[in-house]
Amino acid sequence: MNVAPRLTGLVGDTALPSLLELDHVSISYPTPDGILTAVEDVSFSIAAGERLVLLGPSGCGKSTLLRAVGGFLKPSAGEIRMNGRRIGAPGPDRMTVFQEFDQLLPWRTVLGNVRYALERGKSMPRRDAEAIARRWLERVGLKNFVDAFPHTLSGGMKQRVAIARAFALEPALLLMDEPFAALDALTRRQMQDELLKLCEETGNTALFVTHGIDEAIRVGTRILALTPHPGRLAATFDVPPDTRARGSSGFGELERRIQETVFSAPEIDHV
Ligand SMILES: Nc1ncnc2c1ncn2[C@@H]1O[C@H](COP(=O)(O)OP(=O)(O)OP(=O)(O)O)[C@@H](O)[C@H]1O
Repeated sequence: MNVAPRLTGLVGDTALPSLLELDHVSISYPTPDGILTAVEDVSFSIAAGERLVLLGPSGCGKSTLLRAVGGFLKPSAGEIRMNGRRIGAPGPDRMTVFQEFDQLLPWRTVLGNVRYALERGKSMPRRDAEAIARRWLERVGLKNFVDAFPHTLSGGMKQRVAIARAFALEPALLLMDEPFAALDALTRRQMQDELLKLCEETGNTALFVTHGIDEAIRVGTRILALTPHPGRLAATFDVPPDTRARGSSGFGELERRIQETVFSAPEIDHV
């Protein structure tokens, strides 16, 4: 367990240059009762090819951090950098998959949703965008549903479209905000395995938010545990690849250490 934050991503024993760096980031919201500090003094980095998981109890600021990395929120202190440059706004180098099933455009077909993202995000001609969209939809098992509209799909299928859309844009960083939380356990497990396979095949870098320890170990190469209210870094854990290969029955020791950290983290009052 490493308690100190690191500004150089480490994969195994090899120091790699960081793709994303959070440098003493705090994020606050104005509320009718005053300023609410959601995240306080968080520093970490992600190296290319890593899948970093932010793990912590509900309300600890995981989504807030993800939104700030997405460029939708500005830190009240500290800095977020991609490839050494400060993040100021959303960009096609960061694509987010959200938990909500309504993240697709309801008036466009499955194919239209992915194609449109490529046309807009990458200024791609329609024919090229359509070819890439079809390829990704086939890859996530939706070849026979390209002409369907989102409201006719199951929750899992909608998330597959959102995942296909995100991967199709080839962002430098994939942001995943509990994308499987609203799915039944069986579908969630299947989708975790599919996501893992896609990430490993493409070498994509991902920042994944969850409050499930089992999910964190399954999808992540490294886990950052946050304290409750306001979110601060409690500890980081490397997930050895053989842990995943053993399946959830083999998560024992790591799961126990994470559980101890997450549940023994002190409750800190809002500032
Ligand atoms: N727009 C907002 N305005 C005011 N407070 C907010 C806003 N969004 C989030 N918060 C507060 O910031 C804190 C962190 O919220 P956030 O959604 O980031 O937590 P989380 O760890 O992602 O929770 P969950 O796992 O339940 O999604 C919470 O106390 C929440 O009430």
